[in-house]
Amino acid sequence: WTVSGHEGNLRGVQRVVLVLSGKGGVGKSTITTELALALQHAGKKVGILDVDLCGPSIPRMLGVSQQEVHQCDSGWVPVYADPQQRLALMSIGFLLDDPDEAVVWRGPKKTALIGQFVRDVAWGELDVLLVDTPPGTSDEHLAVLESLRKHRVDGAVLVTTPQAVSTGDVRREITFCKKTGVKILGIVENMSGFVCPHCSECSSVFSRGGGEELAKLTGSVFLGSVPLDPLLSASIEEGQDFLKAFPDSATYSSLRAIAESVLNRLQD
Ligand SMILES: Nc1ncnc2c1ncn2[C@@H]1O[C@H](COP(=O)(O)OP(=O)(O)OP(=O)(O)O)[C@@H](O)[C@H]1O
Ligand code: SF4
Repeated sequence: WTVSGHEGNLRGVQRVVLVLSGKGGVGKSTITTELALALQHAGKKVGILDVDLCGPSIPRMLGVSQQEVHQCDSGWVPVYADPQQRLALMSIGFLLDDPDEAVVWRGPKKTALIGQFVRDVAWGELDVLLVDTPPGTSDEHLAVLESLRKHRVDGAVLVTTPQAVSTGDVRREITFCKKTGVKILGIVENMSGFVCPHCSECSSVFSRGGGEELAKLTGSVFLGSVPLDPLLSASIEEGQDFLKAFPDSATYSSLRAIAESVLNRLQD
């Protein structure tokens, strides 16, 4: 694309938070989406920058995948997921003609594109900008960091599942943050137990508590756990706001508590 945004596009953004995961499929994009909604429900103005080149799923999760992005003098105008314009989204998925296109790009092309993309969005005023990164720690992460650093990166939220904790993927993520000087806001354990769709009871399918243990071991903060909840996956599939639809669920309470902890950590 041809837009060249202004370096000042992030000036009105109070806090920038990266969402990282050691490997794919642990629910990083789901947690990013729900965290953004929970922050919005808590009265914050939130943005999501979806730089997951090979699987930009957030437009679908927020039910806005059919929307088109427009340009203004200072860059791309984000898409708003709500009529009050308190949840803004910019996804690399909006700019790719073919979603499979990016898979075959070489590293330097991806890096250049991400750098430009990060600078090119006219966010306006935001309390928090969440950046959904690809899984792992790649050149793309360094490109994101480099482009954001001119502004500031306030921290990272690490998403893991109980099984992934034992594979060492999260530890690599922790090392990445330490090496690049990004503050770890904390660890979220996703798919921690299964909520029965019939009786709402939460049972442990895999071992639980690994995220908390890992947080202790690495001196990180444990932000909370989110169960595997069929109502959450259905909401995500349909692009519905889970928090609005199920305010009495245990998953709702977990997500709101995690958002609260993230806000507290951002004030530390
Ligand atoms: N807590 C949860 N309860 C129910 N379903 C979930 C939960 N977390 C994630 N899922 C489902 O798991 C699938 C994978 O989630 P998601 O796309 O968020 O993973 P990801 O880590 O972002 O993957 P990738 O980085 O590879 O794109 C989705 O279908 C999502 O709906
Ligand atoms: S979790 Fe147990 S009690 Fe609940 S519906 Fe399933 S089998 Fe029945």
